[in-house]
Amino acid sequence: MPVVLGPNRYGKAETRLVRVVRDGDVHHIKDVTVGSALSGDMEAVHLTGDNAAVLPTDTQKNTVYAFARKHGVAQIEDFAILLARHYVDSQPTVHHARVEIEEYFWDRIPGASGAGGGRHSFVRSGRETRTCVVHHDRDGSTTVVSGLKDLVVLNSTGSEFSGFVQDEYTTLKPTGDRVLATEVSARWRHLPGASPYGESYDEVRRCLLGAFAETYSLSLQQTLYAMGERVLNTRKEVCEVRLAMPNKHHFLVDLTPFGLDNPNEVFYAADRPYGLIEGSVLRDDTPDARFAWE
Ligand SMILES: O=c1[nH]c(=O)c2[nH]c(=O)[nH]c2[nH]1
Repeated sequence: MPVVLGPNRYGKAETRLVRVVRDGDVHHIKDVTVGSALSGDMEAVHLTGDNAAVLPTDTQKNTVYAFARKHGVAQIEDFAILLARHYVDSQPTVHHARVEIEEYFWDRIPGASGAGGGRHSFVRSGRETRTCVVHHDRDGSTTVVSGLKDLVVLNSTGSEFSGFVQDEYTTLKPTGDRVLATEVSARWRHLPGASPYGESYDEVRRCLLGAFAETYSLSLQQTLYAMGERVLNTRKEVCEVRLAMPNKHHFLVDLTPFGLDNPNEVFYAADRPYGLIEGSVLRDDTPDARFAWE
């Protein structure tokens, strides 16, 4: 039976990079993880072991560090675009590059006392992780998807869930006042052309949080749509938002065995299983995504 090579790519996953910018004695840090994946004329390496077309993954790792020194790391999307274009433009055998970056936030440890207070001492932030995936193709097109993950949010009221299907297996009681909590994973696709990625990130995050807090929720699905809709109505550079939101269930504990009432105050925060609500919200004239989400 004939066998052929299917889609393939190769690269260096999870290159850890910390870049320190020294602004006098005030330092700034950028803490990122970079992954690159290249594809193109890679038949020979798979079929015969001829490595002539292969830019080693070790070189890809080195390129990340060299580019961090030469160009700095400002917005992760811009750094990913720089890398992706470099691989395609410098290597005739590379037709397509995918670069993904995660960024972890650090807060300054405040206070002027001590050696590093306020200037070069940091504490890892409890904030979400910022993400991006950039594709660059030999046909010249670049796609940028920005995102965040691990953004944990909770509304202690303003959420109900009722009117759902009741079949012979349904035991869930309708509720008119519940805790709604989730860990938001959001990714948003930029329209072609450069965006102000830093401002865009801050504003999309603000939209997501604002819509979560301000939507009176009849379901997590409704909240998800409201969050995506708020982003698209606010940010012109974004054409599609994809959200994945686990329902972090908070179950009211029955305290009657102890002679106590429980007026929506004491909850068991279950970690599994959890409902997983996923969806995308997009402009009706959104251009074709091509490989953007791959
Ligand atoms: O917001 C919700 N959506 C659901 O689809 C669902 N299903 C469920 O058991 N609880 C909830 N909550």
